[in-house]
Amino acid sequence: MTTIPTHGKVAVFSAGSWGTAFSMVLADAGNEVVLWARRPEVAEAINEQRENPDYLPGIELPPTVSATHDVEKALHGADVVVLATPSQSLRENLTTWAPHVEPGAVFVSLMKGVELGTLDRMSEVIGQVTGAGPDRIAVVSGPNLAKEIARREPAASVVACEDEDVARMLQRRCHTAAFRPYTSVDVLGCELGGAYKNVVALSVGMAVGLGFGDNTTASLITRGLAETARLAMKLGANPLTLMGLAGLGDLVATCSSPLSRNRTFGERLGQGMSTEEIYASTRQVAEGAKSCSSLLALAERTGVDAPIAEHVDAVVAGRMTAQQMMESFIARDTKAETD
Ligand SMILES: NC(=O)c1ccc[n+]([C@@H]2O[C@H](COP(=O)([O-])OP(=O)(O)OC[C@H]3O[C@@H](n4cnc5c(N)ncnc54)[C@H](O)[C@@H]3O)[C@@H](O)[C@H]2O)c1
Ligand SMILES: O=P(O)(O)OC[C@H](O)CO
Repeated sequence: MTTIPTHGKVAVFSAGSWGTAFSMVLADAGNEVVLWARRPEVAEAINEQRENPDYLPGIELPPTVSATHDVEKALHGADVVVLATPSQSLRENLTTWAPHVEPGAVFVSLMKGVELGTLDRMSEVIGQVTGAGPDRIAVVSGPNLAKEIARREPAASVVACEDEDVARMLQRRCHTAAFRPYTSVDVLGCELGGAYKNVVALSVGMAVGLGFGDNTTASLITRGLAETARLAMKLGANPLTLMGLAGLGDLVATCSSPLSRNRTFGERLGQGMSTEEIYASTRQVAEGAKSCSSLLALAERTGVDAPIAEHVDAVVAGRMTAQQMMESFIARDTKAETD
């Protein structure tokens, strides 16, 4: 069995919004945190100004968070390696980082996407690249908008690992006065809940961008949860995971919050901007814009109906407008709610 002490050094890759905010959680919980930044100037700014001016300006970082651009330095002595890059770049990045990871270290994925092409979840990518078994791969997922977590607003989350003892140890490593993690052994359910809510948030954002109100958004959220559960359960997830923090909880937070990059991306599509125009206007990742395609392919491969992923993918790819998407949803063949 993998053993992790209650405190220690954690390496976090990388210094975007969530990597930085989760570093604060880890530091508040008593860990020494080294945050790896892709750009040396971001590492320098974090060490000198005690804040991440690019992603979390105005938020003071705890003294036990330091930053580096040096991969070996970040990983040296770290028994927990937290991964928070955009999902589509994880495989390439981790391939170069993996040789420097301490033997037996546990990987924690904070990412909410599914890889294009392979249709692999992030835990699967980690296992393939590093050779780590399921007892060394965990995910943290829940209603955790980075800015609110960084402001230490109270929130809960799920720490999932197939090895429950490891989930419990990681739970202790990130439990703070403001952040309450629950354990789970349903890694697949948490990951699919986290990735799918981004696609649903895109559809909700489109509705908002078109000027529609709460009936429309509530309908999309509810049918989005049904669609997520249909796929996740067919692939073996526990239905209760989808009703929990990593399912319904995250869906509600992301679809309701103007802080959500996915909802905002959808809103801009609803206002008539193209995907290319939106990409050109922001540096931050909206995972659903890529994962709509991989989740749709996963649903097709699994034989599950996924109308929201299908329509969102069509709008993101420019094959349909947001208005046409809404009309098409309503015009679809009628059926029983529980089908
Ligand atoms: N921001 C949130 O509130 C939040 C909360 C929970 C989960 N997540 C998930 O965490 C993951 C990271 O999101 P984020 O919000 O930190 O994104 P972000 O856009 O704020 O930051 C992304 C980070 O990855 C780096 N990066 C970008 N392209 C890269 C590449 N090709 N190779 C290596 N590094 C690269 C950037 O420099 C940056 O440090 C996503 O999967 C997201 O869904 C985000
Ligand atoms: O800003 P988003 O849309 O990537 O959502 C952030 C988190 O996943 C919310 O839990």
